[in-house]
Amino acid sequence: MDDIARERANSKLNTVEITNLLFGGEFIVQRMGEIRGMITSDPALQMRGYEFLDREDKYDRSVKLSTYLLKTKLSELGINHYLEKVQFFRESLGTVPPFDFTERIFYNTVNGQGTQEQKDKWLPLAGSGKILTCYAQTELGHGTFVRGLETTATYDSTTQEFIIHSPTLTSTKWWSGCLGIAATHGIVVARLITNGEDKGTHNFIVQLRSMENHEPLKGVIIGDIGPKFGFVEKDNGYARFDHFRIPRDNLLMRFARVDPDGTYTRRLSSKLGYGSMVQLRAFITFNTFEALARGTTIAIRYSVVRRQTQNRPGALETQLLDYTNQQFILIPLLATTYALYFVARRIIALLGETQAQLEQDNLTLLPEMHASSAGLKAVSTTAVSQGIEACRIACGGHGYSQSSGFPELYSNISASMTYEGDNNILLLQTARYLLKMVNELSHNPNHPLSDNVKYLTDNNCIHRPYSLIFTSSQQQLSLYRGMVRASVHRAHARVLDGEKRGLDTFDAWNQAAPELIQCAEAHTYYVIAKSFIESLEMSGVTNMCFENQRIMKKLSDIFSLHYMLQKSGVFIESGVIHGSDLVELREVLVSLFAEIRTEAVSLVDAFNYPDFVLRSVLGRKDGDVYRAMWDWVQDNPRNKHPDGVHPVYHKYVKQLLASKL
Ligand SMILES: CCCCC/C=C\C/C=C\C/C=C\C/C=C\C/C=C/C(=O)SCCNC(=O)CCNC(=O)[C@H](O)C(C)(C)COP(=O)(O)OP(=O)(O)OC[C@H]1O[C@@H](n2cnc3c(N)ncnc32)[C@H](O)[C@@H]1OP(=O)(O)O
Ligand SMILES: Cc1cc2nc3c(=O)[nH]c(=O)nc-3n(C[C@H](O)[C@H](O)[C@H](O)COP(=O)(O)OP(=O)(O)OC[C@H]3O[C@@H](n4cnc5c(N)ncnc54)[C@H](O)[C@@H]3O)c2cc1C
Repeated sequence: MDDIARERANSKLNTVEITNLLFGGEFIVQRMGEIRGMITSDPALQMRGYEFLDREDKYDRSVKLSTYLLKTKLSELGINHYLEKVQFFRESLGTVPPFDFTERIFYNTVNGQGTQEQKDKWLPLAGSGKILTCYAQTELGHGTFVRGLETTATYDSTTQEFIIHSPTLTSTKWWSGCLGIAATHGIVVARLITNGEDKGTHNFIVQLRSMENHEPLKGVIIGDIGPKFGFVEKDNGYARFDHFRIPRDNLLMRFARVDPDGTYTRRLSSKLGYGSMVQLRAFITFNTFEALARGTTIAIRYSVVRRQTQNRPGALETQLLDYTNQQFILIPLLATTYALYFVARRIIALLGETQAQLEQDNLTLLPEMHASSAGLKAVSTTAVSQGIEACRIACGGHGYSQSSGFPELYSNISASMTYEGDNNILLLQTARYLLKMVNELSHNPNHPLSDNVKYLTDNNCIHRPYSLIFTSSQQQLSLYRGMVRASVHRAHARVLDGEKRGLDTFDAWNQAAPELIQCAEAHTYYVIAKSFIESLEMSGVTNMCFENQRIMKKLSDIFSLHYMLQKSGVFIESGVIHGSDLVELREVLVSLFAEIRTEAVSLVDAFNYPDFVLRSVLGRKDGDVYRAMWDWVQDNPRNKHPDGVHPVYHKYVKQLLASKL
């Protein structure tokens, strides 16, 4: 039996049960499998040789296939459900679709910010691909500071139109995906000016290109911003507007409207205009689960196939995963993947509750939703970007080849630390919420608190437990509560200290940024650890077999304890553990890693990525990695010159070699 088969044979887990839990049940998993069958049986959708294409050829291929899917294939196969379409689209293209995410941002923005009339008009067009869309908020000069955007939308009551204009170079829209080449329409975020008054940024639907010949409309200048760190083929673009007119009812008017005479009214909060960012941040957390699931699948499968160094005479070389250093890297990442899955479910559920409240004009959950989604987006994208890079390094030299799948996976996910809000900025938003709670409590000790910040009034968690049991979930949560509570108070004290020293509000806040970011990160890790622990009690988990439940608990322990070890300084500074406890903490982790070691392959198998989706020679399900690497390099055009001689020889090298020294 080969190594990977033996790993599976030795596993006691019921992998199918875990897959069903992760993807919403047996029926959905079966349907996912059917869709995968449809993709693999279509010769037009094969990815072979893809990595050797250049940017233009990759873009051409992805647009060609997307058009084929949208116009022919999906309807032919009866794939109408949105999530099935998304799966088919992503898995068949094998790369970032040319029209998908950003189109969805347009769709969600109209859905969240538009009136019923506007939804009736625009959603069927955007949802069917009859118009191709983008979300153009960021400008050359401003991304983070949304209130500083410069594009103007000035209302002209004589024609009942808005005039969209880019008054400066820095007001040029920049970065929007799909804007560079494909989009016919976009959400353009611009300052609304009516009756001479600037009402701040609002969302407008702007047609960018002709529906007849796709030329940019007069008054719109559009282009592609060029190759990037990742998202190689994506047409992130720029746009400038020269007094470009759009109808009045292209302002999304659910929460803010302009009447024909120019009268402006706003309902509820100005922050509702930021709704699509909040929504996407929640979904990005789920996306990070998927990305790390891919990374750990590749690295863990490879780590049982790859043997390196004969450590005992006559014995086989050791499997990489038997090295404790390899376990210290990969097993916490495996635990993090599961942790992110559970917390993503929760934040998406909270999003649903917030949206349902909003239907009743109730904004109670909005501050918590904003703070939690911002923190989770920041923590999850940073953890996963760093985690995927760690997986790549754990695969040695072969991890660096495009054939491993890591370069594309890493370069794309690393962008998520920036898009939808730079991660430091988002953590500062979470910190702002936490400090606001501390201030509220100082005025009213009975101020209502959401479950996730109840630690602020919990006096039981502030000391080290007399008898410390690291594997007790309740103790883990108590240690986290004490640590986060102390971190939040430290950040608060630092801001107050600045104010006492005569600093103005900005300087007092700015000099406290390291503490603020630290407390927001700590709070978010607490939220993730808590959600993992609480999820162990939910029916999806408690219905699983004993062994699956046992291993889920171990993964939850690893997630909580590994962060505790990494940030032990903060836990010690907060007084909830002592430096002398770290020896035991490390020992507990090492023994947990040993337990997970034997189940690691099954735990990644449960993510259910077939080879054609994973696109990694190292992560192959059958473990036949060296054969796959050999086959992959045979597709390299550089190796296809019949005489084995590359044309550069005849162009340059021949002369060099012929020249006398
Ligand atoms: C079902 C379909 C799903 C489809 C999607 C599926 C999967 C998605 C997965 C992956 C996506 C993959 C690829 C996508 C690729 C790229 C897309 C990228 C798009 C973009 O990047 S769009 C541009 C995004 N830009 C930003 O995020 C900008 C960041 N800046 C900001 O958010 C804000 O300006 C700021 C930094 C938060 C500051 O705002 P400001 O107005 O200055 O506010 P403050 O003064 O700091 O605070 C005032 C007050 O307001 C509260 N606040 C702030 N923001 C919000 C908010 N969003 N919601 C609610 N409340 C908010 C803040 O808390 C303060 O409250 P106080 O009570 O304290 O006063
Ligand atoms: C792949 C990709 C796709 C994108 N897609 C889109 C899209 O479809 N539509 C769209 O509109 N935008 C898009 N963007 C833009 C993205 O949303 C912005 O780049 C992002 O919001 C960060 O803004 P910025 O670039 O202005 O960074 P900056 O704000 O210039 O940040 C630079 C650095 O300064 C720090 N900083 C900035 N302000 C502060 C502050 N107030 N306090 C403390 N530190 C600060 C940040 O932490 C960061 O480290 C995309 C970006 C990428 C990379």
